[in-house]
Amino acid sequence: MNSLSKAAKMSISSLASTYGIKNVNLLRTQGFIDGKWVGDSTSTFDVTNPATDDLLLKVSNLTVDDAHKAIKSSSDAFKSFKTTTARYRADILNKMYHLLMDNVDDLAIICSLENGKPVADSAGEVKYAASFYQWFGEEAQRLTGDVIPSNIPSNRIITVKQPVGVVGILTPWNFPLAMISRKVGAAIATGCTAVVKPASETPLSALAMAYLAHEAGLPKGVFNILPVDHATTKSIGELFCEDDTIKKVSFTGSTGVGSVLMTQSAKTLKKLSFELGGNAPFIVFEDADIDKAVEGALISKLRQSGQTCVCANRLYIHESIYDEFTEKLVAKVKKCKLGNGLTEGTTHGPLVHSRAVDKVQQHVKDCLDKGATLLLGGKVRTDLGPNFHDLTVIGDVTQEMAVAHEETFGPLVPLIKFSSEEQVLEWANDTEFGLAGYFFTNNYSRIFRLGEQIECGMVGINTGAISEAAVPFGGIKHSGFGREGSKYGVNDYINIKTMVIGGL
Ligand SMILES: NC(=O)c1ccc[n+]([C@@H]2O[C@H](COP(=O)([O-])OP(=O)(O)OC[C@H]3O[C@@H](n4cnc5c(N)ncnc54)[C@H](O)[C@@H]3O)[C@@H](O)[C@H]2O)c1
Ligand SMILES: O=CCCC(=O)O
Repeated sequence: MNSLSKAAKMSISSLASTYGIKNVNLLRTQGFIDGKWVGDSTSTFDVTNPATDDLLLKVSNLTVDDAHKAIKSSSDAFKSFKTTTARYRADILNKMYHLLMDNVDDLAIICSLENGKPVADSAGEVKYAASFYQWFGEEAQRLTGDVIPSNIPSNRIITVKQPVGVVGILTPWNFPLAMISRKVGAAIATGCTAVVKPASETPLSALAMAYLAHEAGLPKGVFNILPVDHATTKSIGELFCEDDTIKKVSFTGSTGVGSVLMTQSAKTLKKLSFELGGNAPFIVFEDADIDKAVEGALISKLRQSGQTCVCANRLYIHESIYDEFTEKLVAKVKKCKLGNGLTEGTTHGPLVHSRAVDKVQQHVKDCLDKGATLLLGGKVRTDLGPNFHDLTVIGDVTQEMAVAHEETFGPLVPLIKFSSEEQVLEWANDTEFGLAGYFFTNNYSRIFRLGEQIECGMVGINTGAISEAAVPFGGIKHSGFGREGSKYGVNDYINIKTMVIGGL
């Protein structure tokens, strides 16, 4: 085990005292392999605060060689972990739930520092992350098989659910705690072991969680964390897909990277689950409760400044209520406060990096060049920091503009008028993506009609907030496959084995 240099220890204690992080053990700058903190200060990468671009900590940049060690450790651990009882795994998951809840404030500060989101949102994320450990602790005890009647009188058919083995997990920066716990919770529940590569922007939250997993008594090798820089990321992705010891890869991120990972997995015929990009339609019908729809739009479109895979991307408003909805929405957005996530009163933080700001600007420009009307915002806000963009509302957007077809992943609210259910359904489904969709109506036949016809994995009806541990989370079309959370979330981590007993 490499111990920390004096300089690294000093940077940790200075960060903790600057931001009031009480449990300094949560701040880690090394990777976690085989139950040990590994990596030294000779090869590191910078973790910065997107609100300021200030350096937070230098984190060890692990190597492909380290990844091989993590896979070996995970494979060794699997031999005994797969034989543990559901009760044992449930107890550990329950301890992880309580440890996350006991450390909400510190984890929220760490998350806001590296991700930029307002600290209240980060605290919400910590609780959301913890809820997956709680949920999967409960699911662990319900992995029951079947006894199936055979058509051969002397035979009996029995199925058992067995863990798939070592799992490779690749997670994004927008939910640095919850995306890991939604996957790792299911892995632990089923008796799998995991090697996790967190996003290079947000390794600190992941490392804090590894520390808590260790505290919860998770055996060595069950949960390994590999922090790596952007340049090394591709090789780790390749290794996860091409190494036969890894039996499953779970990825949350862009559709482009998902497609690369799928190609790389062809030779090993890897079990995959992908949660990818979206282009969620948000429809408000003439019979909707407009105030509730405005509230829903604010949550769904601007949660985490628009950087959520289930964020509404294009808002379709019935022509008869368009003016009222627009006026109320603009008034609500004006009350939001853009700023540093750690400043009191901030409701919306920066974007993750300058490329994300550029993407919002491209969509704003495309809308305005093609004749849309700027109703609020529209500008890059360098006065607030390097990665800020105004919360922006644009009216008179049409289906011909880029934002109707590409995910912005930022704080742009484009408003498109429609006149009939048939027309808006066609527009809503005119996309290769199918993660989330939303609509507001008080017509009960429409709820079922549209709920069934809209092409996406998850539909919010009269609500803009759909996420919780009980929800089967995932998409269709180019938004990926597999379901996370819910009673289905364990399915991708198990193999069903059939035993046919004859001669009875
Ligand atoms: N579904 C989601 O929750 C989610 C989250 C973040 C981003 N996204 C999508 O991604 C777009 C932009 O975000 P981004 O550029 O950070 O996404 P991205 O796909 O480039 O990155 C997401 C994660 O994948 C990793 N990654 C990147 N290239 C990889 C490779 N070759 N092999 C293995 N892992 C790799 C990154 O390190 C990161 O951890 C958004 O428009 C959105 O569609 C989706
Ligand atoms: O951005 C991806 C996941 C967001 C959520 O779980 O609500």
